[in-house]
Amino acid sequence: MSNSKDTVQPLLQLQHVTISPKNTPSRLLVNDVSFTIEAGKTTCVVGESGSGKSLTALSVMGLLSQQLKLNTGKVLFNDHETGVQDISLLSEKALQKIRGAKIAMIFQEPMTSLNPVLTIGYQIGESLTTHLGLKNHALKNKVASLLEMVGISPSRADSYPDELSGGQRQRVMIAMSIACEPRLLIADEPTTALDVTVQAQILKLLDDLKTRMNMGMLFITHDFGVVADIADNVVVMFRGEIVEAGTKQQVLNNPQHPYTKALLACVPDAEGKKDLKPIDYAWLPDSNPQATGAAI
Ligand SMILES: Nc1ncnc2c1ncn2[C@@H]1O[C@H](COP(=O)(O)OP(=O)(O)OP(=O)(O)O)[C@@H](O)[C@H]1O
Repeated sequence: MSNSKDTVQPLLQLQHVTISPKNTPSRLLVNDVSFTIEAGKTTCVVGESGSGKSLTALSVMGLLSQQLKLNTGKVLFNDHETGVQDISLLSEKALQKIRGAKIAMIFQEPMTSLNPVLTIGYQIGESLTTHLGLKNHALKNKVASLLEMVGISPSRADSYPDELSGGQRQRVMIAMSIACEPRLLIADEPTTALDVTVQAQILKLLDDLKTRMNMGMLFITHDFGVVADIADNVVVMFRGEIVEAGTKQQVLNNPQHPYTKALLACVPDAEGKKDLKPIDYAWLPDSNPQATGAAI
């Protein structure tokens, strides 16, 4: 642990993170992954299905499933109060204090994360009570201001999730995630289930909040169109490894790796059409597309 100021140290540093099943440690689902996230900046982790994006994000939250293990590596989080610490070494109890309060996560499908029998106001308020001890009027006012911040009328606080549209539900999830003003927001394909117009609105909302709250954002996507919209930095993953990383400009305008070039060929054009030619895996030593289990 050190007391370095966060102006010097990045908000988050993943250093040589390796994840594998506990019963087969030699099967590296995430292999030697290192990257950093700065406060107020978005790092997009991009790659096809199964490339290890979600496992990487879950390892930051300390939420890997029981069967998996972070074998090696460090997850260095720069917290105002404690300085830089390796949060992969913390106990579950210590992690619970960080989750929601300092690092928050939003998922792809809000309906599976929201409780259908509790009002959205109650659900947004839960972490405010748990982490900040807010109650009564103070709680109600904070919930109302969070709803306003994400573009939902505070009069909807007593609505249940199934009374809202998909886009509104995702806005509720965002309100829940930013409630305690986390320093880092992890978003795992938060707009994939939404139509294009709503997707654009949600991306803009996240981007605005990131700037306003000076949050770092780890944004997982398989879509380079989304990367073009919101990334500052880009990490490209394939089969659990980083094949390319750089600023958005570097990666989008001058991709170096054949896999990045192939993914970029799948970006929709102005009319939303995609070039659906299959990815060319000729650069792989075994060059067998079946072996990747890949699907865009
Ligand atoms: N509990 C688990 N046990 C064994 N293997 C797992 C487990 N969870 C994930 N995996 C495997 O780890 C690899 C990476 O999974 P991960 O969910 O990180 O991929 P992803 O890039 O996020 O894909 P998607 O975009 O489809 O969510 C996949 O091959 C997946 O099958």
